[in-house]
Amino acid sequence: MNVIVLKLGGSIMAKLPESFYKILVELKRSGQCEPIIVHGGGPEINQTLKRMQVESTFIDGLRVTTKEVLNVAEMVMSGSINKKIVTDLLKAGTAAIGISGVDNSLLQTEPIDETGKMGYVGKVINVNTSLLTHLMNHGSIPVISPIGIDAKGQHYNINGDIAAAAVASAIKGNLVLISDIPGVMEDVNNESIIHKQLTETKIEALITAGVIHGGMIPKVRSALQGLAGGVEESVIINGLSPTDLKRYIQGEEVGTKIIKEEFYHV
Ligand SMILES: Nc1ncnc2c1ncn2[C@@H]1O[C@H](COP(=O)(O)OP(=O)(O)O)[C@@H](O)[C@H]1O
Ligand SMILES: CC(=O)N[C@@H](CCC(=O)OP(=O)(O)O)C(=O)O
Repeated sequence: MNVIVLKLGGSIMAKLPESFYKILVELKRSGQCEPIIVHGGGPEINQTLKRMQVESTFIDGLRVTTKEVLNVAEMVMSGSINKKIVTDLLKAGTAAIGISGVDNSLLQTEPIDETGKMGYVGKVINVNTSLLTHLMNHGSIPVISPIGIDAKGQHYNINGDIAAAAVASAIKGNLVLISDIPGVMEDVNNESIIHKQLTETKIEALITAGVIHGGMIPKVRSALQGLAGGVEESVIINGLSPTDLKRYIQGEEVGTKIIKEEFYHV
């Protein structure tokens, strides 16, 4: 199975054209890929928190998660966003099943930070891939909300990119991070210079220089984590241009590929 784990960024969800899901379903139907979707939801969580007048802060692109913030993140992502994506996939003509990392302990989680400064932010320590394989064998696209669970039953907020990298590593699929930008840019205000390939050394230099910041930090670090975990290829592509996904699956060069140092060529 040529599994691809697609992370749909919160930034893109409301703007994704209908054709995106149609193209995805066509790629699945023709056997070109077996998709698993992991989604985010940052902007929608922000809106709900704002309505509730709850403050939230970020450290290196990760949301500091109190109990109250966790409840909102779970409600927004495992509730409305997850079911909206399932509905869009059903409308595009495929079976799809929405779950969160809590269901059947899909994403077994621990706190990401021992000091407690991040609150209920989780990192994935194990993925129950048998559930995913079962769903795919029955023709369904699994749609995963990045809320995890620990051995005591505590839930955690996991950044969607981190959850997607963990799933891709566990299932040995390719990792495709779909966002609202054409790739990693040298200047966020200028789409004309895209880094076509990035390695760990280059990524850390771009983070230090402030070129990669905010939500792009967990994205590129997750891509690296995926490679370290056995993912063959990690790529960041643009959801606003739905044919980019098809072009990528068909082997064209799109977006930013995150690769191991030994594969870097100028
Ligand atoms: N060097 C960079 N190239 C492209 N985007 C960047 C860069 N540095 C920071 N960003 C920001 O990262 C954002 C993508 O991260 P995020 O908002 O978390 O996306 P998503 O919701 O898709 O996960 C972009 O919209 C952009 O504002
Ligand atoms: C811990 C943490 O930061 N969780 C993220 C989960 C959503 C997410 O990852 O959304 P994007 O796809 O929009 O980035 C959050 O609370 O915003």
